Amino acid sequence: MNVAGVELNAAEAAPQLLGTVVAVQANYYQVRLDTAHLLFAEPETLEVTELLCTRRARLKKIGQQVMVGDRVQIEEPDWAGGRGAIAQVLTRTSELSRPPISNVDQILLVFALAEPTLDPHQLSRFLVKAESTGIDVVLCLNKRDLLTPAEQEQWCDRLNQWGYAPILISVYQEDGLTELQQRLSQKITVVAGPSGVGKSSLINHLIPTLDLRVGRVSGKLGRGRHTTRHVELFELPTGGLLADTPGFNQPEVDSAPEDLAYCFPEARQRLASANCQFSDCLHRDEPNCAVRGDWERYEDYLNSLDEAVARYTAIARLKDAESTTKVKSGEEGQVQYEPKLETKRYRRVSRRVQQQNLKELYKDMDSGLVEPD
Ligand SMILES: Nc1nc2c(ncn2[C@@H]2O[C@H](COP(=O)(O)OP(=O)(O)OP(=O)(O)O)[C@@H](O)[C@H]2O)c(=O)[nH]1
Ligand SMILES: [Zn+2]
Repeated sequence: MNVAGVELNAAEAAPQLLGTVVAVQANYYQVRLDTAHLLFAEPETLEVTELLCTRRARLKKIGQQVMVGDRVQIEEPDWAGGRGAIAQVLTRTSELSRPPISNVDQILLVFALAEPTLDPHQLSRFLVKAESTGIDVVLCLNKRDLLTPAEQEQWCDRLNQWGYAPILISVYQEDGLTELQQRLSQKITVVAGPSGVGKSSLINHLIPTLDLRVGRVSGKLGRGRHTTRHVELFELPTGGLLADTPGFNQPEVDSAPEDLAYCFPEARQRLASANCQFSDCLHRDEPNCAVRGDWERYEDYLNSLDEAVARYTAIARLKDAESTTKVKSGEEGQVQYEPKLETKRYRRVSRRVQQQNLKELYKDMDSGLVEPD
């Protein structure tokens, strides 16, 4: 987001104090300072790496939110007290909503080669979800100690066909971690992946001072770090920042149907070298489609497309229903609506899938995840 009407004061003689927001709590922002602040050369600044900051009233007035990952300019540092005030938020290069982090450079998707068994469909779903953010995806496969070299190679070949060059590691054997560390260096990375693949073990290894709990079985209530909404960036000893991801662990397709193909590198490649006959081709059974073809995940694409279409049809209906007052409250406060004909373009989705998606949508709306706009 741009900060309208606020210019960087580049002409001022004093060097600017810049940093990155690593945590937000109530109205306080923990800001990790760029090492450039050492140029201030005041002896008392040398020890200070972070400042606890408030947000300037001016920013509040213009509605400028501050989120984890934001690059900010700080004014009036109180070095002794470790305090400061955020005067400006620099333009964001990216913005994730769940988890809410800006300026993310890449998503590190962690899966295990075994224990739990690597399920290609689950992996595909996570990849599609990660790709749908538009942010670079780095795929890392842990527990290589459990597979023979031949089995490992098979997975690599298969995933190369998908358009990925996975980094194979074993946290146990400290294998492949140097390459991974290099990929994380100087970047903001969000870690995602299903339960039990070794994310905590990996993060503990990368940041030994952190001490996340390993192998903790989530209880019935699912309490633990994955249910908390707290988002924090941790500094890697090799430079760069890392965030674990509550809320990224049950991926649901939420791309628009027409964007979905771009979440598959195989389809992207095909679209880069040829065009479909119809510019709004959904790559199902349209004539002269450049994407449809003999690639392994094409079926996964079609399944995700059905879901995306169902979801978007449901949303369109809700909007229609609202605008034509077809929504009325049921006896126990449930929302009811009269089904309308599906839009022609998306007519292929089965009613069962649609109802399912609608239920989920209502659930999301109930929990405030979707704004009924
Ligand atoms: N064989 C093998 N096991 C590993 C490796 N890394 C982690 N594990 C084990 O895998 C299990 C799960 O590890 P965690 O680090 O808790 O996995 P997680 O992804 O953080 O799981 P959640 O906390 O449920 O999200 C533990 O029993 C680890 O000891 C590895 O490289 N090889
Ligand atoms: Zn097509």
